[in-house]
Amino acid sequence: MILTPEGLEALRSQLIVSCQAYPGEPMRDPRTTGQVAASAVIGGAAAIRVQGLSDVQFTRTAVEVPVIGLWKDGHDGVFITPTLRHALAVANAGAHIVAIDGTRRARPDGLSFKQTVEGIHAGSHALVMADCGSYADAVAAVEAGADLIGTTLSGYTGERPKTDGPDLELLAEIAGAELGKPLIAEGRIHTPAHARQALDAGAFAVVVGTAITHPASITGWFKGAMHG
Ligand SMILES: CC(=O)N[C@H](C=O)[C@@H](O)[C@H](O)[C@H](O)COP(=O)(O)O
Repeated sequence: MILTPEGLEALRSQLIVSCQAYPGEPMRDPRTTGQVAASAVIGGAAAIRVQGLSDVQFTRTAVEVPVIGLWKDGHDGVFITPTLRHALAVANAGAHIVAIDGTRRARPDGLSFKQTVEGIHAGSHALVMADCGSYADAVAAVEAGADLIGTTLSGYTGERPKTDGPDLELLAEIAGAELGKPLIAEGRIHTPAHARQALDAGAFAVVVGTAITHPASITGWFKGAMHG
């Protein structure tokens, strides 16, 4: 199945679940990721977001919904699918949508964001989701040809405060500008009420990760509430 920009319409107002385990964690196993993803789909997820080439491959066989793939390399600066090489590998692993760093920062391979998007479009059938950290990122990403805009990096690049829940102010600002591409709310959406608020702020769809698929964090939230 090739996902076209028109095909994205199926994701309108829908929930997308991000299934990620971090290096060294017990659930960091592509088979586990696929199982968690399939469970999320049973619960109503309309698409899945996963990290790493093996996780993309396994998840493609585990679910029939669109898969957003990324490749995290490092954890500072530009690390979400940082180069065209990473992006094409994610597309070749089977991702319908490749999520890449969508900030205005310099990329490790020296390509501009626009060149990266063009390279992905030329070298694969994948759509490109720009993981942005600010309004200026979103405007630049749309101008450069991104197919979807995410607020993934809000609070992580220094341009926006790290809000407790989702950055609703940024969502409303981007939505209000009517940039013409689907706006995906992502980052610190921790409750069903947050997801609803993100839609109300103008998001096209909502990605939830930690609050659904990261048991260690969720356990810590409960423990924190019980013991201050
Ligand atoms: C900043 C960064 O590295 N974000 C990553 C991007 O893929 C993931 O670690 C997040 O879990 C994902 O964005 C979903 O967000 P949340 O887990 O807050 O619902």
